[in-house]
Amino acid sequence: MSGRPKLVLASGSPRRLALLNQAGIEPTALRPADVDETPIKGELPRACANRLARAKAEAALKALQLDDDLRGALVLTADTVVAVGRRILPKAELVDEAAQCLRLLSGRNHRVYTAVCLATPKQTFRQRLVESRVRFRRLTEEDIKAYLDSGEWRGKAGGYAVQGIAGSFVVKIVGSYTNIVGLPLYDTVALLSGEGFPIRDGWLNAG
Ligand SMILES: Cc1cn([C@H]2C[C@H](O)[C@@H](COP(=O)(O)OP(=O)(O)OP(=O)(O)O)O2)c(=O)[nH]c1=O
Repeated sequence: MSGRPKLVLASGSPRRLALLNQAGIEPTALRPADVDETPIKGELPRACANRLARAKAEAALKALQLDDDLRGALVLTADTVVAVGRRILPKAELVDEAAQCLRLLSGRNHRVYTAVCLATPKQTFRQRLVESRVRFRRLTEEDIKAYLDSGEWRGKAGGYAVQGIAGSFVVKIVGSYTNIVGLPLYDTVALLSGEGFPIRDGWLNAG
């Protein structure tokens, strides 16, 4: 990989790695960033996503200063927030949180914001925020119970995974699908290309 800039994906999300790989991008290393992801009281969803993606990038860059092999690497982070209006839904860790999310999302529109941040060793930060709109069908109590039993909701923003069983809840998506899964690929590839990261032919003039 001589000449190609090193890239650290500062994420513990296997979905984000899989999406990067789908675009032919193999990070040099994975270094999940350890930040407090609690939204600030009254914070708007897009501000929360932007703030957390940046915080993850700053934490990852700081950690890399101690790593001789990766000190000069680009750092890529992302943060996904699911919201109904101004209300930010939690990243479900408890079954009751997931149940509350699903009942709130049932039969209505919601938005998914993913902020992507690309940081350089010179401490420059380039960021994009992408919004997707999603509409769920009405969920019966049976739907909700079955989904809670699946455990798929664990660790997911809004308590669901569109790439999994919850794909059957979706009646409409406006905007990027990969953005909902956790990484808006078009914008991520554009950010990387802007920093001179080599991109496989055809990926940049995708619509
Ligand atoms: C809405 C939605 C979210 N998600 C996932 C994407 C993210 O992994 C997670 C949102 O939480 P994030 O805090 O954005 O990401 P993370 O904690 O999983 O990983 P890291 O912070 O280390 O990068 O929810 C799905 O997998 N499918 C979906 O449909």
